[in-house]
Amino acid sequence: MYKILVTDSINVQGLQSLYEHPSILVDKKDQLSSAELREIIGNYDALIVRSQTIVSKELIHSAHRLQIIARAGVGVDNIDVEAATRKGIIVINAPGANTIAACEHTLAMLLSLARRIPHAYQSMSNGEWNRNAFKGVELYEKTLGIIGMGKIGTEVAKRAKSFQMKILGYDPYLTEERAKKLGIVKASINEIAIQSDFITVHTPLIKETRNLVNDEFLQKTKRGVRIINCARGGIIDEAALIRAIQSGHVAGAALDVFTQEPPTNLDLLQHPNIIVTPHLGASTEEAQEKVAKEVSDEIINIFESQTIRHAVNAPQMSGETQLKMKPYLQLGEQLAEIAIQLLKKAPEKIDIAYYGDLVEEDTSLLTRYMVKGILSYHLSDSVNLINAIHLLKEHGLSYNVQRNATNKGFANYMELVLYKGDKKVNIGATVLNGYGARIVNINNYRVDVRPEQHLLYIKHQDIPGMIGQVGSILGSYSINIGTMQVGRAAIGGEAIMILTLDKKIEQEVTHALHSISGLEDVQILELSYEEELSVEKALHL
Ligand SMILES: NC(=O)c1ccc[n+]([C@@H]2O[C@H](COP(=O)([O-])OP(=O)(O)OC[C@H]3O[C@@H](n4cnc5c(N)ncnc54)[C@H](O)[C@@H]3O)[C@@H](O)[C@H]2O)c1
Ligand SMILES: O=C(O)CC[C@@H](O)C(=O)O
Repeated sequence: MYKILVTDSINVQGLQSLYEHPSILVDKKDQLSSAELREIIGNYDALIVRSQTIVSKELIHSAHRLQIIARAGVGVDNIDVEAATRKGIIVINAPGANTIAACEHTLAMLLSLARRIPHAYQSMSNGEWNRNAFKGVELYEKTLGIIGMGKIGTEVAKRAKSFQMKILGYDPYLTEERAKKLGIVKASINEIAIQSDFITVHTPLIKETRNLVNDEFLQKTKRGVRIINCARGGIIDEAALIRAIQSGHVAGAALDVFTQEPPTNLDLLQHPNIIVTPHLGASTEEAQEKVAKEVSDEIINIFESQTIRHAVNAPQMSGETQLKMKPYLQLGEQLAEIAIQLLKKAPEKIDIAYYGDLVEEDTSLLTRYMVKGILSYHLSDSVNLINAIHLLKEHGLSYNVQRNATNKGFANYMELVLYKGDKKVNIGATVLNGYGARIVNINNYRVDVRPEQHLLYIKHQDIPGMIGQVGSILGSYSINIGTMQVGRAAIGGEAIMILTLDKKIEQEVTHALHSISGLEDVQILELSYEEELSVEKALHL
């Protein structure tokens, strides 16, 4: 039975698929203090939060069986994603499910700011009838600057165009072509500051966007500009904004989000030219049901080992790419397992190279498989596909990936080279059309080995009788040989033997093999092996 803890106010309708699932138990607990949450989190396999619960490093530390942290919404800034990644916990969100809600809220703020609707309402509810005090401005033929042309920024642009506004968009990923298609002007952040009558921000809160709208930016803006933030508190420097409004340079601001929530800064909350809402961007019935449903379905998918669609800390791949990459993934991990078992020590340097058809593909997940294969030799179960890259960095290691369109004699080819001091291990593999995965190169010896769970690697002198002696010793221990491959550099020189065996062999067998004259090295190679690897499971723990 999987146990899921739901904190914050999450739409119950949207959680229905979890409630109805026979193997899932849902506990809904609102208003838990962080100490209470820390005390119980160890009992749960998944946690669903909105933006109120702070999923801190300390909480994650106590989350001994947690596999998934789900954010019923977009921004994950209330979750310590790095700590989760390090622990191998999948962090998922629901991107897109509240885009329309946040976009419509931005337009409501835009219109409210232009026509001073909240002020007029407040005045009338105080019993006044003051038709002169609330003269507004029109949107028609005004310039709207949008910083962040992602999902919400794009929807805002489409709707603002219907007011016949001129739209300037700034986003590092906005191309001329997309801007043209949307009927907007691709602009720099400076051009947005200088030319806009209204400015709205729709970026995530990250290092680059913290205080993006600051004193320096505001000084460049037109006198009378109006500013909206329905994205994240902290993108606008609140103190700089208050200064610019108090000086009369900025005519008004509409804020749904704040540096600290709930905000306490009265200069901000009570200024007549600032309108505020309590982080309501996503608060529509439709969006709340959609975000809850989206993360619920995703959790079920993950528990049932199906595709992860929205993991914040795992590579995203289309279904088509997943299907194409499926045959390579287990091979990548096995390649790494062979390499690290032959190296025996933690590598100092890791080189990965992809050749032929693989150059065309998204190999990020395959690389993760290799890194996991390398690390699991020393870190065993504590490494998974979520934390593999993170753990590698934590151990002060990195990897180089080269992509080479030449085919190395195979339509697709992957190579892993591990270095430690003056020792180097080099393994190459391919997926043969119709025949499946093959290890085809071990330390520059050409071989043709179908990777199976139990392998034996032998380095020896190329002398007569070697194969027979190895076979009879294994036979004396009742070990059946599945396949045997021999590769040699030159007749009578050094050679290697790779055997696939039907069962795990014990160290005493290798001691017996060492008695053969001319045998230089014996190494048991244990590989992870699944009859039918599921890519979906790939991203699972
Ligand atoms: N108020 C709410 O309740 C509410 C609801 C939903 C989303 N949000 C917030 O709205 C924001 C946008 O959400 P989204 O779904 O559109 O995200 P998104 O990921 O689709 O778009 C964000 C865009 O910001 C761009 N960007 C990143 N750094 C930038 C920079 N330095 N300058 C300019 N652009 C930059 C990215 O390239 C991306 O296109 C997020 O912060 C999200 O958390 C708030
Ligand atoms: O849960 C909420 O209402 C906040 C939603 C919003 O800020 C988000 O990032 O999705």
